[in-house]
Amino acid sequence: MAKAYDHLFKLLLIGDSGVGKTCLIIRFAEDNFNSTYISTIAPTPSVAKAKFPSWRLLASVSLCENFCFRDTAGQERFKTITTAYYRGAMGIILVYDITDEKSFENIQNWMKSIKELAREHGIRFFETSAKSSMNVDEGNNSKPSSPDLKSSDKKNTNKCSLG
Ligand SMILES: Nc1nc2c(ncn2[C@@H]2O[C@H](COP(=O)(O)OP(=O)(O)OP(=O)(O)O)[C@@H](O)[C@H]2O)c(=O)[nH]1
Repeated sequence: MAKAYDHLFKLLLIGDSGVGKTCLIIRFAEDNFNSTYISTIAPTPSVAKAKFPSWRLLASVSLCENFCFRDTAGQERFKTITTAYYRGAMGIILVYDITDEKSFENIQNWMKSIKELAREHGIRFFETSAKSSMNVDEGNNSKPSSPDLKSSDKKNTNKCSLG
């Protein structure tokens, strides 16, 4: 059977529980937002496919016809299963979601640490909001760096990654 696409980009969302992974996917794929929190209880096996030729977060996007998302559960007890999904993820970026909420303590220090982490690992960093759509469709054509998933995984940083 003929493939329905020429290029397939596999994107994996990883991050602590409640940081906004599911909402970011839903905003991106369906342009929708729901404030009800239903924790993902296992790495979601279903794959959301969609055509987003205008999405420019990854390199070669003009050639890209399909993005394939896999949501994961952020709860610690699912960590072993989730890490099995790292294989096959293509590149990584660092995302700080829920930026419309300004009430976090020490937000400036957080930002500094996150930016340092991104610099340290040579990965791109975006501040997003699934609620307001901020930066969800933004980005540029620069090529993302290869992921260093093992070392980034050792750090317990409170953010959502799109890898
Ligand atoms: N204000 C605001 N709330 C958000 C945003 N993104 C997500 N939330 C809220 O944060 C909560 C958690 O979002 P989820 O997307 O379910 O978090 P998750 O990372 O998938 O969590 P797990 O499934 O437990 O791993 C929900 O109540 C969302 O409505 C955002 O950009 N702004």
